[in-house]
Amino acid sequence: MSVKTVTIDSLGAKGDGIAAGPAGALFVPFSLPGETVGVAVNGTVGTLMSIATPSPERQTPPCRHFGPEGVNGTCGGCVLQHAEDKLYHAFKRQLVIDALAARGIETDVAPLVTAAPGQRRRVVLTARRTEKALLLGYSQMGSHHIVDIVECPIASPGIVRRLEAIRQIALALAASAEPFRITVLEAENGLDLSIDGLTKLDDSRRRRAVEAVLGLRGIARLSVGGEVIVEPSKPVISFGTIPVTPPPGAFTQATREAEATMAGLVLDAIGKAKRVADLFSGAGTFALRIATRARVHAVESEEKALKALDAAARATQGLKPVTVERRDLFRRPMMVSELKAFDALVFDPPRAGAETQAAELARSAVKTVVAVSCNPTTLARDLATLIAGGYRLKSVTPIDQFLWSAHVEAVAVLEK
Ligand SMILES: C[S@@+](CC[C@H](N)C(=O)[O-])C[C@H]1O[C@@H](n2cnc3c(N)ncnc32)[C@H](O)[C@@H]1O
Repeated sequence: MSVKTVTIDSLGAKGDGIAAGPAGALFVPFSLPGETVGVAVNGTVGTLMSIATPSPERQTPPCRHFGPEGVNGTCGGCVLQHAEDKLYHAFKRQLVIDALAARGIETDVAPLVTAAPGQRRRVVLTARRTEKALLLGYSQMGSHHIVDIVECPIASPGIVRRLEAIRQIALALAASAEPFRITVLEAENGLDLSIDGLTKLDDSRRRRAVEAVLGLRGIARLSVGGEVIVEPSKPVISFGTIPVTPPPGAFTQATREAEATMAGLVLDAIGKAKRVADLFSGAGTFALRIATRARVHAVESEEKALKALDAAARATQGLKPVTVERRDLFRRPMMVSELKAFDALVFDPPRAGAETQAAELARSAVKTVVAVSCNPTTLARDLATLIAGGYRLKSVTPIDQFLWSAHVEAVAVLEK
C-alpha cells in the first residue's frame, strides 16, 4: 500500500470522490470534488488519510458515528454527511440525469425533492452479542464490524428514543455471537420489530423476549423469521387516510414524506383514469390511495402483502373496487391482452427494475404509465423500452428518501 496526494475530480455514483490514480480511476470515499487529499492506495480504492485543501462545500458531519471530521468514516449507513446540501442535492439529481443520458434519454429532470434528518420511519439494524454487551447499529463500510450507535440523525426521533428498548429486546433474543438483523418500522402506534437471521429461538429466549416487550413502552409487535412472537397492539400505518397493518418485515417506503410525494405524483398522473393497475403493489401504498377515485387491480408476488392490502380495502368504506393478484411479474409479466383492461398503470419494481414487464407494456395501449423506481439505472433501461414502444416521457422527478446515501428514487410519467 502506498500513500499518495491526489486531487478529486468528481463524485462517482456511490458518492465516492474520483481522482486520476496511477492505474486509472481511484475511488476515495468521503472526499469531495476539488479537494487535494492524502490517500493510502490499495488497487482502485484510496483510503482518505488527510485533507490538504478542503472543499468549500465540505461540512462537519452531523452524526458522531460518521467519523471524525468526515475522515475515516465509520458507520456504513451514510456516505455523504460531509457534503453541504447544495452539492449533495445536485449529486442526487445528477444520478438520475446521468442514468437517463446513458440510455440516450435527454429530458428535463425536475428539481430534487429533498429529505430532512429525522424522517426515516424504517431502518434496518444489525445486532450481535459480545462477551460484555450487545452491539446494535449499522455495519461498518466494507466490513462486518457493527458500529454500536447511540444516535442516528436520519432516523425518526421515535426510533432513536427507543434504541435502548430495541437493545434490551435484542439482548433477550441473542443466543450466540451470531449477528442478526432487526427491521424497525415506526408504526403509528409503536415500533414494529422484525428479526431475521436468528438460527434458533429456544423457549426461554422467546419468553424473555416477550417479557422484555411487555415490560417496555412503545413496542407494537415483535416477530422473528416472520412469526409474530408478541403483539401488544397491531401495528398500523396509513396510506393516505387508509389504515393498513403491514406484514412483519414487509416493504414500506422508508419515509412518510417521500411516500407522500411519490403518491401525489402518481395520483396527479393518473388523473381521471377509471381502471388502474398497480404492479409491484406491496401492501397498497399506491393502490389504496388510487382506490379512493378509481377501480384498481394490485399485482404483487408477496402473498402476505397482498392480504394486508385486501384486508385494508375491505375494512374501508367508500373505496372503488380493489382486486388483488399474486404473481411473479418477472417470469409472468402482464401481457398486452391483459393490459387492455386498464387506462392507467403504475409500476414500482425492486432495484432490478421491470425489464420483461416494460417490454409488454411498450406494446400496449395503456394511455398513462407511471414508473416509480429506487434505481435510476434500471429505470432508464425500462423507460428506453417504453419510449421505443411509442410512449412519450412527460416528466421525471427525483426524490431523496435515503438521506446522505447514494440512493435516489424517481417517478417518471409517460403517455401514449
Ligand atoms: C419497491 S417495492 C414497492 C412496493 C409498493 N409499490 C410500495 O410503494 O410500497 C417492490 C415490490 O415488488 C415486489 N416484488 C419483488 N419481486 C417481484 C416479482 N418478481 N413480481 C411481483 N412483485 C415483486 C416486492 O415484494 C415489493 O413489494
